[in-house]
Amino acid sequence: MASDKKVFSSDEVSQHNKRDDCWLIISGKVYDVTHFMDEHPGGDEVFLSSAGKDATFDFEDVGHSEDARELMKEYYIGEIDSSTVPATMTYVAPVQPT
Ligand code: HEM
Repeated sequence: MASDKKVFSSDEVSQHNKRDDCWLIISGKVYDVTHFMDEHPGGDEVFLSSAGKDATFDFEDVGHSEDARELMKEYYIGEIDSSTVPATMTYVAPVQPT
């Protein structure tokens, strides 16, 4: 159902952070990896520690193969609404006293 794209808020994704209900965000896309947990060559722990969160950095850091990138399409469930992602990583320089 490619035309029927779902958009999830960051809050909604963060609720799916359990072994039997595990979603991840990778490059703005949401994946339900609940049923891939036991098969992931990188183990289930990495999924659980990134569950409900943005795992883009960790996913890229591992240098996943083309096969892995093909495989992840099976677990794609929708897009993340970027306006709901907290900008916690944005560094804001402190205002200097004049
Ligand atoms: C839907 C998302 C994902 C899929 C389909 C996936 C799939 C795979 C596959 C097929 C491999 C075997 C090596 C390769 O082909 O590159 C692999 C390895 C690995 N993955 Fe993932 N992965 C996903 C997400 C993640 C995330 C989010 C993390 C980290 C938080 C992670 C950590 C690892 C690690 C550490 C390995 C290396 C295992 C080793 O070589 O000992 N993966 N993954």
